[in-house]
Amino acid sequence: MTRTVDPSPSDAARREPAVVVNEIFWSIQGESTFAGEPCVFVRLTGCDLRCRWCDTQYAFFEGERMPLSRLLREVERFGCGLVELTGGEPLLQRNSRLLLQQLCDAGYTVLLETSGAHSIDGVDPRVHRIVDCKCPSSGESARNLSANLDLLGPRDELKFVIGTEADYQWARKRIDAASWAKRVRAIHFSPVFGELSLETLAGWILRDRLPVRLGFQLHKFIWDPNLRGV
Ligand SMILES: C[S@@+](CC[C@H](N)C(=O)[O-])C[C@H]1O[C@@H](n2cnc3c(N)ncnc32)[C@H](O)[C@@H]1O
Ligand SMILES: Nc1nc2[nH]cc(C(=O)O)c2c(=O)[nH]1
Ligand code: SF4
Ligand SMILES: [Mg+2]
Repeated sequence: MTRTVDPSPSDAARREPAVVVNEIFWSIQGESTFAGEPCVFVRLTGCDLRCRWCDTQYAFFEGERMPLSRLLREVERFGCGLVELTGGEPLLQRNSRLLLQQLCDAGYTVLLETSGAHSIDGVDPRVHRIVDCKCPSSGESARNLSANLDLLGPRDELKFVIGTEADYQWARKRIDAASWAKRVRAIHFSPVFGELSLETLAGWILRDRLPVRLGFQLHKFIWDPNLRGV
């Protein structure tokens, strides 16, 4: 006689696709063209880059495994139509693409914030992909995947976080070289918080008549910039 064994609930839960989550919180979107809008943030654990100025180093290791079904329920509790998947580096996790797809299927406007070091290919086309092109002073510019830039489209945003004038000139060359301004929803030049002033970066952008947006981290002007979960 063949015996079948029903998996216990915990076995079933273990087999369910899951991600490792650092935090889920509800805040005002502080970056991108969606800045100012209420937004649910899902921050995944782990990153393979070490940007010198990273403000989210607490997400490198701390986190809890969460099945996607539970994560979707947690997001739903906020009753908000805008969700951002960030990290850490969300694309490092095997199930992040599935999560993005499920969030889109559930009807959310979905943003993905990614370092640009991992292919954005295969991300659900309904997602707004915000790709951060790492400038030299981050210490991680060797990790930029140039193939990603060719995949950007009209719902996507390209971002340069600028710490020095050399970074600015480097980023400027990159946007001069390609006609990205016409291809993407926005190109952001944002200062490294606390290192370069908005006024200085604004002055350079105006001086050179660059067709970019001055970006900044709105949440750090609303709340204490060292707080987590805002
Ligand atoms: C913490 S990262 C997580 C997503 C992904 N790893 C990335 O780098 O895009 C989210 C965004 O915060 C930006 N960021 C982190 N630290 C910053 C700082 N000190 N000043 C300005 N932007 C910062 C990053 O450049 C990135 O665009
Ligand atoms: N309020 C708020 N807006 C954000 N936009 C992108 C963020 C991120 O860390 O990826 C972020 C964040 O950490 N907080
Ligand atoms: S890629 Fe993003 S999370 Fe990783 S170190 Fe850089 S800013 Fe931080
Ligand atoms: Mg942040």
